[in-house]
Amino acid sequence: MASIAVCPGSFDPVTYGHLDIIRRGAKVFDQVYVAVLNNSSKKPLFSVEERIELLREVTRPFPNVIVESFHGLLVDYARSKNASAILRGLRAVSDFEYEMQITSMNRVLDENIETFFMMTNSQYAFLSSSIVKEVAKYNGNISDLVPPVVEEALRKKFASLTS
Ligand SMILES: O=C(O)c1ccc2[nH]nc(Br)c2c1
Repeated sequence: MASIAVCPGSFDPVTYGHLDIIRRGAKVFDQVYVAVLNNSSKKPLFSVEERIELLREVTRPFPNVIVESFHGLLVDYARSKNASAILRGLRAVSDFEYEMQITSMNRVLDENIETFFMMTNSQYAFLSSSIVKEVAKYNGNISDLVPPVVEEALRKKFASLTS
């Protein structure tokens, strides 16, 4: 039976940290659905469509990765994909409390879906979409933090917001 995982997030935008988790997850699971959250309360910098387009571009080398958006409960989306696993990255101890809360809630909602955590590569332990946006906003060097296509999209986005 195929092992299917869902890797959820806002990916606003995708970073090398996210891509590291997705790449490694795609080696473990037969199929990985990268699920872009569409019910985030925060106002995103990129639209869902823009985030999906960037994710599809950077995950092109991984044939068993599918990028989609979802709204509502993650476990409902995972069940609809016949996924038995949720895949998350853990960057540092500071991630643990939030992830434990979400995982406990998801287990209550559907005990048949397990959450698997991967320690992020240490070079990305500090990395988040928020910090990348903050650095890009002030024209800082983000070439080691995001793929070139994402760097270009950030430059264009901030140029359009300031023009
Ligand atoms: O970019 C973020 O906000 C963010 C959050 C939580 C995260 N866990 N693992 C990774 Br990679 C990661 C990235």
